This record gives sequence, structure tokens and C-alpha cells, in this order.
Amino acid sequence: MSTAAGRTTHAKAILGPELYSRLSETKVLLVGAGGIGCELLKNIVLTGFGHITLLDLDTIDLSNLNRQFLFRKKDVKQSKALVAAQTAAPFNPNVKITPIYANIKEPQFDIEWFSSFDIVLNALDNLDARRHVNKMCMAAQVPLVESGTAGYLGQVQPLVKDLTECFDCIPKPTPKTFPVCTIRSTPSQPIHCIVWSKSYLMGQLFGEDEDATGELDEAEKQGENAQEIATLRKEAQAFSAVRKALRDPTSKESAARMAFQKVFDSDICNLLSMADMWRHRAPPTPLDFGKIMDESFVMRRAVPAAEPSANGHPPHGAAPVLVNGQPGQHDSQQSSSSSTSGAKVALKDQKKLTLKENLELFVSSTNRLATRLQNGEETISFDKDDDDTLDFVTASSNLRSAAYGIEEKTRWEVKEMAGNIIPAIATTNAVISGLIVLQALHLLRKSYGRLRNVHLQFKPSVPLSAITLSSPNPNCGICRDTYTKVLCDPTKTTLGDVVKGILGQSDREVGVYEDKRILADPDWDDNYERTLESLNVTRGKFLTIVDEEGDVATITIGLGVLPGNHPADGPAFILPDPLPQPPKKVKSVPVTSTPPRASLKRSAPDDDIIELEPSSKRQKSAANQDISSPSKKRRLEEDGLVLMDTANDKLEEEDEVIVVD
Ligand SMILES: Nc1ncnc2c1ncn2[C@@H]1O[C@H](COP(=O)(O)OP(=O)(O)OP(=O)(O)O)[C@@H](O)[C@H]1O
Ligand SMILES: [Zn+2]
Repeated sequence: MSTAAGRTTHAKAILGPELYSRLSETKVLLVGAGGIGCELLKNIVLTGFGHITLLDLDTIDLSNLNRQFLFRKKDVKQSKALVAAQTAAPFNPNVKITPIYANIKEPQFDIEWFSSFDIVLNALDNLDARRHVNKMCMAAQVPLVESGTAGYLGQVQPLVKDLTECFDCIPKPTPKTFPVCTIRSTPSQPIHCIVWSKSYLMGQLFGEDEDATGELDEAEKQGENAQEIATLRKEAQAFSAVRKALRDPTSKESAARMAFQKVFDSDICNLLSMADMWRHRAPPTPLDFGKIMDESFVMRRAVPAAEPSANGHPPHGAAPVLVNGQPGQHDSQQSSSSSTSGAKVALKDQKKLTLKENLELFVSSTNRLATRLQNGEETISFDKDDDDTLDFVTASSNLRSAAYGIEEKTRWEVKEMAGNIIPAIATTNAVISGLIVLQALHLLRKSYGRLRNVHLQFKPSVPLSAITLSSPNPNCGICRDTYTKVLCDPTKTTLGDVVKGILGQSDREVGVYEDKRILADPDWDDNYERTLESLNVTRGKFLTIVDEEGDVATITIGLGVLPGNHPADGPAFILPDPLPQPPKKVKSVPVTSTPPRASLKRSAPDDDIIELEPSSKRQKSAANQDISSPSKKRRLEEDGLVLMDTANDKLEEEDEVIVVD
């Protein structure tokens, strides 16, 4: 079909004239222009959704090109939303695409803004953003289609306030974390060293100058070894000299050595001085910069024989005494070139580095990162697609592994483990994107009975399972709230104006919160006189009014700005009319809580770690299916991937279903 009229013929025939013409008026928000987002944008443009707002915070990376087919090499470093919109617009001239290059969590995307859409489609890759969009859609009463993929697996979930479960009705499992002491002083596996390097060392050297004692306070409360914690505290404080050197152009070359000296020599010596710690475990070996460089360094600890790696590389051999990471007596022929000989490791990333090579990589990557700081970058954190940070994490985690007698990893393996990544498949994204459109059409038709939670699963006989939707969890702290909005000038509106205004005649005793912050309770009303701005309660944020007796549902107020045409001498705030009437609460044991909502608002930072168990089912299926290509990787934790039973099936051992939730 080459003409615009011809282009619409099939869509009209399939959708029927009524829905088809309604689609051209439909305002849809698509959040994310990555793997799913590109496929989905193409689908909704071709289906004829008339007004599409496409939002993404990121720019195009070279590694996106293999599956994000709206992008070309020339587009690398351009905004994903802008380029995707430009590429897809000609697919259907009747469609208007408005690209936005921004984070969906920014305050201008407030409840008013969300309310302007008929439907929202998520094509995101992290829990935090997904939960944010879920809450905004619940607040604005806009239907949402949530989705995710992981390798061959995927899920589509339509979410409608008061009708179905929301994304937060079922708490998500916390990603696997490790005790602080394991990471900071007694690592025993490569992942411990990688987490240390990525989440701790990178932060200490190149991150914000914040004191890392909160984590240690918490560890102490959890009953971890007090003496060890005290040593770790001193260790953290001693980072300031190294941080300074890294930021000082005159000491650039020596800064890397200084960093090395501190973390691989002094800190390890300090730990060794705690004899008790090493009574039942082998002590680490402090590393010697000069000796490693002149290849005379003798390792006291043996590196255990490695399991064959996930990528099928030959295991790294064990040796009772290692000279510069090489077995037996030092042989100069064996040093830097030895790791490539014999083994079929053609790719640089898949080559195991010698101890000296790791040290050289540590120095060069530290210098590169230091130069970036000196050139004005304020902080640098780990990004698997940022070569400097990946080199740094590879080198420093391997040096730490060497000190502790742990098997080292190749750059490729470090990327996989540090990025919590599993391969993703363009075809899965395509299937899921098609299913998203089908569910979106049910929503627009209001055919609620036909909505399904659809899983794409690794089960050749039943690749798709469609599950009837569950009702909202009566104790959900997100979708069971009564939402409303207040438009105001926060510089002139007080907390009391809003809370008393919303409660109207009611004399209920309430607590008032912004996120986890308590702002007032029945015995403490000092803040009622303060302006919202002085309390940092501004556009895009929510105030929650919690009934002290727990009898009535929580009222959650989305804060917006006064309309453009609001008279200058008009009131400072506009209350909703009618005022919200929260229903009586069903009393039962809470699954999730109303504020303070620590249980619901899992901080879920992007760098929480889930360990990819080499023996896990996922890996087995990935290896068997030869999907180990590094080209498309996804963050397991960020995807909110959960190994769990599907809602209606009993999962059989061999099903290997990962439900993306
Ligand atoms: N808070 C957010 N606001 C806007 N867009 C977001 C937000 N969080 C994530 N995204 C976008 O969601 C998209 C998810 O796409 P996808 O899962 O394919 O990730 P990717 O970053 O393109 O690929 P990969 O992570 O595999 O390198 C990304 O383009 C990302 O920028
Ligand atoms: Zn819910």
C-alpha cells in the first residue's frame, strides 16, 4: 500500500470504523524509546493512534542499534525520543508524535499532565520509573499497560485503577544483596569483588563526597562485627586524600598509584592486623605495585580452579604459588601475551588479564577517569556502556580477587555481572509490543472483560499464557488511596490551607506526609503555618493525609500549578470540587502499608545487585539457546524480573518461566 488512504484500509477493517476513528483522537503517552519502545512506537503509529507523546531520558548508544531499529549509527548520542519520533513519523502522516527528551519523574509531568492522556504505555527498564508511572496513572485515573522482556520471556499487564491490581499491589522481591562485611572485607566470590568495585570503590573515588558511614551504622545495627566496622570506618575516612589527588591535575599520574596503595595495600594490611578475622578463613595478600610491575610479585594465596565460565571459556587454572598471577616460576614469555595463547579467545573482552595487565588497566582507567573529573565532570558512576568505568571495575575487581585468592573475570564477564544483565531478543520485544497494542485496544473499547495479563514463556507448546486479571489488593498503599489534586502557588499556600481545605468539615485526627517525611500529626501541627515551598512540597509531589485511627482510606493529593489564566489577585490555591470522600477502610493485616511507606517504596537504586547464579535456570536456558551475544543486554534488577509462579499455572521444574512483573 503506497498511499495514505491505502495504508489505513487494513486497520479500519480490523478495528471497525468506530474504534478506528476514535483512535485518531486518542492521546497516548509512551514512556521509553528503547527495545520495546521502538517496536511499540512503530505499532501504534501504524495502528493509527492520533496523538502520541514519546518520552525518554536517554541518548542513543551504539549498543542499542542491533534491536532499536528506528536508530542508525549517525544518530548515536542523539535523544532517543527525538530520533525515534523523526524516523517513525513518515510511517503514517495522520499521526502526530510529540517527542520529549526528559525523565518521566521530573516535576512538570504532574498529575494534571498525566490526566491529559487517554492511555499510558510503559516501555521502561527499571522498577523505580515503572512504580512512578504506576502511581501517576493511579492518581490521574489513566489506564496503563505495563510491560517487560528478558531474553525469550516477557509480560504485558494492563492496569486500571479500582478494577485491576496495580503494579504495586504485589510487593516486588528485594534484589539479592550481600552483607556489608562480605563486600568490604571478606569477599569469597568474584561477584563480591565486582560489587565492591562498582558500588563502593567507584563511589569513594569518583562519586559524590558523601560519608559512607550510614551503611556501616546499619551493618552495626544488623549485628555485623563491631571491630571490623570500626576499621572500615577509618578506611572510608582515609579516602579524602586520594579523592583530592584524583581531582588535582598536577598529581594525576601519582594519583592512580596512591589509590592502589590505599586500597590494595594499606587497607588490606589494616584488615590483616585483625587476627581474629582470619582465624577461620585464609587471609588476603597485600599487593605490591612495584613488584607487580616488574613481574616479581609472589602471591601467597592460591587461586581456586574456576568453573567453566558462563560463556564457555576455558577455566582459569589453579596454582599453589602464583607469580604475577601466573602459575609456577615466572617466565617472561608467559606474562602479557600468555593469556591469549592456546585458548580460543579472539576477542579482547574475553581474554583473562594477567596481574600486571590488570594493574596497567587500573592505572590507565583511573587516569582516564581522573582526567574526566579534572575536565569538569562532577561525579562518575558505573555504566556498563562507559568503557572507562567498565575498565576500572574490571581491573580493580580483579586486583581485589587476586589479593583474596578469588578467580578473576574477563572484561566481558565483569560487564555481564556488574550490569546485572541478561541478553534480550528483538523478537521478544516485537511480540510483546504487539500484545501491548491488543491490550490497549481492549482498554480503549472498555472491553474490560477481555483484558489479560499475558506472559510470553519458554514453553514451546504454550508460548503465550493469558491470565484473567486480579482485583486490587485491598491493602495496597498505592492504588487503594483516594487521589485528588490541588493547584497552588506553593510560595503563598500553607500546609494548613491544603490539609484543612481538603478535610473540610471533617474533624478526623490525621497525620500528614510527603513521601516518607512526616510533616504533621495530631500532636504536632507546627508546620501547618508554613508555606508548601518552605517545606519543599512543590509541583509533582504528593501530600498524603493518613487517618490516625486507620478507619478511612488515605487521601493522596497531587500538587499542580495554578492555570495560566489564573488572575494575579486570585486565591493562592484551588481545591478540588467536590472534596474527596475517602471510603471506609477494609480492616485486615496489611500487606503493604500506608505512610511511612518504607515497605512499598523500596529504594530500588539501579545499582542494587542481583547475583546471576551461574547455575541458575536462566543461564541454563540462555546457554542452551545460544543467546549469549553481548549485543543486547538488559539489567535484571531494573527489569523487575521475578522468578515466581505464574498467576494461574503451577510452574513445572522445566518451565523456566521468568515472569516480568
Ligand atoms: N525515568 C525514566 N524516564 C524516561 N525514560 C526512561 C526512564 N527510565 C528508563 N527510561 C528509558 O526506558 C528505555 C528502556 O529501554 P531498554 O530496556 O531497551 O533499555 P536500553 O537502555 O535502550 O538498553 P540496554 O539497557 O539494554 O542498554 C530506555 O531507553 C531508557 O532510557
Ligand atoms: Zn495497588
